[in-house]
Amino acid sequence: MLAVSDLRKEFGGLVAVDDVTFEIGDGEIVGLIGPNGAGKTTLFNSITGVLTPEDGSGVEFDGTDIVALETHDIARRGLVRTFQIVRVFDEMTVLENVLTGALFGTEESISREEAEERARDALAFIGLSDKADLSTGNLPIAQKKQLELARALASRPRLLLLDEIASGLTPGEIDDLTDTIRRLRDERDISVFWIEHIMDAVMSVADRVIVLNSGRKLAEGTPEEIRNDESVVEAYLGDEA
Ligand SMILES: Nc1ncnc2c1ncn2[C@@H]1O[C@H](COP(=O)(O)OP(=O)(O)OP(=O)(O)O)[C@@H](O)[C@H]1O
Repeated sequence: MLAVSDLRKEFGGLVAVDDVTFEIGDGEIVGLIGPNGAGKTTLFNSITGVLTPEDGSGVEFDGTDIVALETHDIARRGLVRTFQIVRVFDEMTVLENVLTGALFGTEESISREEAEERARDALAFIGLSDKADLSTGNLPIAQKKQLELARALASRPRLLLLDEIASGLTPGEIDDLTDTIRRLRDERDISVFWIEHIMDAVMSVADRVIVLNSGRKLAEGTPEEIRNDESVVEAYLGDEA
């Protein structure tokens, strides 16, 4: 589904992402972890058209080269992301926020009725139906994060990129979130690529985990393999030192 090859992004002299290669298959949940400054967000931004990677970088989605495409075009093809700092429209209601995903996130042009049906379906799936008419600005952070997921879902993604969606949540809220992520894959056939600092959250649900360190792919494997990988343990200890 997603094939990233030799992806490289430099900022002046700093190599933020250093020739990273990996794939994400249909129906996979893949975690992306690494110490602060490892290049995780830069990698997301380079995949989703927010940043332009260096020449020679390859990003294919469903066999199409998407390196030169704009973010909205990439999203319409089914590759949709959430942000580290939630980006919902506070002055709109919850339903109106999700409608923006339904109306502008898909390649097909759909009627207002169809968009509302998709928006309500997404709210129900995420468990926010009873908040549909509330003003978004008053929602607590956990519900704003759910709202971002609902909006992404309403745009009918095939691959969802989540950027630290568990941060700031209580353990109970994290359990609900991981459950939702699993259901997105199992019931909606959506693949997930998830940056997360809260290790237990991502490890509990990921099929595979990729570890970045100083821009390079340090390790890749099952959660079990990653937990036992000495180079990974060292990278994290180094980060704390
Ligand atoms: N726009 C930018 N201009 C210059 N340097 C940048 C820019 N964005 C990121 N960097 C640098 O690139 C490196 C990778 O940063 P990035 O934010 O991708 O890491 P990260 O793994 O997402 O970190 P964190 O876990 O703290 O969010 C860091 O050294 C950072 O300072």
